[in-house]
Amino acid sequence: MNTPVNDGAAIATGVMDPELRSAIGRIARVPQLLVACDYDGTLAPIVEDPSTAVPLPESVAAVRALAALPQTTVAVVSGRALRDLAALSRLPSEVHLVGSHGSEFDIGFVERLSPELVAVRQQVRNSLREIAAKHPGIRLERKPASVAVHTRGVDPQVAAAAIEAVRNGPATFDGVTVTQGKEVIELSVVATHKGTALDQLRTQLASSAVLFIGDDITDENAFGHLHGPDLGIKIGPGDTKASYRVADPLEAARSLALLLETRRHWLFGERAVPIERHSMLANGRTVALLTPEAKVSWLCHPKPDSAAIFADLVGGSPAGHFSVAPERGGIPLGQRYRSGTMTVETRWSGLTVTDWLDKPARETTPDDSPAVITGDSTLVRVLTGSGKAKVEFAPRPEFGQVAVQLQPIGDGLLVLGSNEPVALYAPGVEWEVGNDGGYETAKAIVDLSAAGGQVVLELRFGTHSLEHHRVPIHERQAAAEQPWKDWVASLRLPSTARDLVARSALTLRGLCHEATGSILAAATTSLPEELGGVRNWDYRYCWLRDAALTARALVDLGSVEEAEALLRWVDGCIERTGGHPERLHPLYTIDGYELGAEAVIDTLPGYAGSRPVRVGNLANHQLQLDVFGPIADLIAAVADARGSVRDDEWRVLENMVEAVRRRWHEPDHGIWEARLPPRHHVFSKVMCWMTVDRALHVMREHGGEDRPEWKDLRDRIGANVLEHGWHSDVEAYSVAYGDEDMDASSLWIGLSGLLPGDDPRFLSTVLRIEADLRSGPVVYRYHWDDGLPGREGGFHICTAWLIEAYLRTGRRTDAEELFAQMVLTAGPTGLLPEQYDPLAERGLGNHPQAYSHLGLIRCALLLDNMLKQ
Ligand SMILES: O=P(O)(O)OC[C@H]1O[C@H](O[C@H]2O[C@H](CO)[C@@H](O)[C@H](O)[C@H]2O)[C@H](O)[C@@H](O)[C@@H]1O
Repeated sequence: MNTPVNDGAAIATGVMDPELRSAIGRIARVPQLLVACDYDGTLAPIVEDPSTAVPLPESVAAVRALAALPQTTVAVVSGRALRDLAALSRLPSEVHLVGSHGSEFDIGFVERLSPELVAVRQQVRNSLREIAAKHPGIRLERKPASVAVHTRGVDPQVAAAAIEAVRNGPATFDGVTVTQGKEVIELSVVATHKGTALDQLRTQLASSAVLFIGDDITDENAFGHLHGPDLGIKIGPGDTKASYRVADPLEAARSLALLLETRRHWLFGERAVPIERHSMLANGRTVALLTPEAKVSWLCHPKPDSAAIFADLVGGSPAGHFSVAPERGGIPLGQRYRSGTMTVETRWSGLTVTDWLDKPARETTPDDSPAVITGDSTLVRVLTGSGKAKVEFAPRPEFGQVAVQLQPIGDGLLVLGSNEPVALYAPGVEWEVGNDGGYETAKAIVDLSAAGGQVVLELRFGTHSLEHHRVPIHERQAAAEQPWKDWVASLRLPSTARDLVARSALTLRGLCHEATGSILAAATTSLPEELGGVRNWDYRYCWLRDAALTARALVDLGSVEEAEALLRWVDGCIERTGGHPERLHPLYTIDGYELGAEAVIDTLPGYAGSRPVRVGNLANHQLQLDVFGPIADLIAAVADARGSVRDDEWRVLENMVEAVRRRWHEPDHGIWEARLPPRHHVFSKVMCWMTVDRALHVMREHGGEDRPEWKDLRDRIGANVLEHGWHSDVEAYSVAYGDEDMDASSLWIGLSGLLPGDDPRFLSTVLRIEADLRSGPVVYRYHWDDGLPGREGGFHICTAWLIEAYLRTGRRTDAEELFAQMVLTAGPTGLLPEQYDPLAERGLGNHPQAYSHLGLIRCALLLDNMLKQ
């Protein structure tokens, strides 16, 4: 997408060409970047005596810093002999030096010249010495495979005569290649050029794109080999194949500095908003995240497990966002959910932004009049107040991997370039659309006083309709909020942390996908478990375990409809196994199908530079035998709450027991999905026991036929795990049979009811886990080597398990204290990501995470004695 340059007769200095600026911005964001620079006339200004050409300090600083960045390689490709280049440039070893116009990649080059070539080189040297002796001022520069004849500073007539003698003499020798440079002619016995050198580097380094800067005729070979996302910058005047031009080496240094700054930000993240400070919008169809400054930084379309249209959260502003802020700037006074709803208000003095995700119009129109079709979902943003607001709309469909146009039309903008139609309806707003290399952004200043105190922006998904919505906005807001309010009002909330429990319940409900019954494990992908680390996973799917635990928490609060919908969805998944429930995968797409391959979106730098950003999840192919337990437990809870069992629930329950019967004795990958060989995990075995135990409960309490073989199966599994899961050295139930490492999930030996609260083995396990894995307000999952680099934060759900274990073992004060600490880690609007780093005191991992919220709900209910322990 480079644009051709004019012949640079007049090159303005100082202000950088905006086209070049955005081209640098684009290339700064490629996964593997090769920065290649010429030396003389580029890093080092041209001087009369070649032996005194030293690089500009600004260039050295930029080149050194770029070379130190990850995923970035810097090379200097020069016509000089490699030895001279190293001596003059004094660049560190991280910078690759290539000499002799691309012939000399290393010092051993001279020894590799054949005797024939050495002979030709000698002939050339002899002949040139004679010519130089006859032409005063001519300087010869000897190189391993060539000789450069310099004419700079020489009387023009003498120079011309010397060049003629060279061209008619040694330049005609067999095997000699002639290269013309700036007041230099070079005779070489090796025919290569900078273009082929660049190709070689590109291949060796698997570069995604190359930036090349040069000034000389010889650099045109390099420019000629650039293609695709590459970028060529020519220094100074003259014909060129490069797409951009700067005036001199100092401007080249400025370009390198800009590249450095942009890439550094891209790689390490620009001022990342703490994860837990994000609020979630939801409408039962999709979810979105909002920063505390009312920037929509995450939204996937058309489903929450589809590609993102706004991925600022893991890619910075180039990955797409929708921002509203006062024109004068400033930090918001605050952000809050409207009570009992999923509507978020962000307030500044003179400006309030009210955000919610609306359902299609036909569902929200109160009467039977035909409604305007507004597609799948609408993100509604209502700006109220008296001041001026600046709005920036930068949709980037497909995680920013496709170009996007914004077409102003009628009362809004059409988003062109995405698979699905998207339109921004914004009557009265005058947009200025700018283009950054194929990616358009619309900006507007909205004067709220002039607009009567309110402006409504509607981002409509699944439609290009820009028709006016007939239902007044306040009615639509009320219609969107009422179902949430009614639902919360129907819950049995504890007095302990009542508001936070209500928010947690709403969050879990927001993670439910109404059309299918599936439940997301979290709203995001790749929020890191370690800042800057690689433990970044995609949680936008439905895990059988997480979803069942989520639905169970809602049943405990008095809402069974989510569990009923989920169990129907599970029934569908089982049906698709063709009679093999033991082959159920740990997770599925929202629609209940297998995930595609796990992949990395390497154009996204990740949250705070935490790469890779992944989509899909390899855990999909693991064997996790614990998943049947939470489902059976959920059926038992639903049956108890409702007093009956539906046919599909019996079917699911029978299948869960059958799956356990067929496979409980096998090793598996376990709850934490470590990418390691299978083990006999204590948690998995306990969950297999729990599956059959809960099935027996349902049978006993809700009129099922007697199944003595189930009782036998349960007792066999129980005896097995009680015997083999115990590790006598550590005096606790450990992570896996025969393994002495501790794991918080082993608390379930007691939490499941397999061991009573006063059993010494459970008491001892709790003490051991507390000693090994608790750190202040959090409990880590484990400290065993899971084969991945880096570390992670404490897991909120593990903290919740320890709180429950404290309660079961009679340590109520400890439970209350740890719960109080856990509550304090929530973000300002009450949301919790997966983890918490007790040292940095900040949240980590995907957000909001169902596990964390369901753990908080369960603990609050237990502390209020509203649940059986
Ligand atoms: O590819 P480069 O790194 O640009 O090297 C090309 C030639 O550069 C040197 O000569 C040029 O720079 C000298 C110092 O400023 C100047 O005096 C001369 O007129 C220029 O042609 C170097 O001496 C040559 O060996 C390189 O081939």
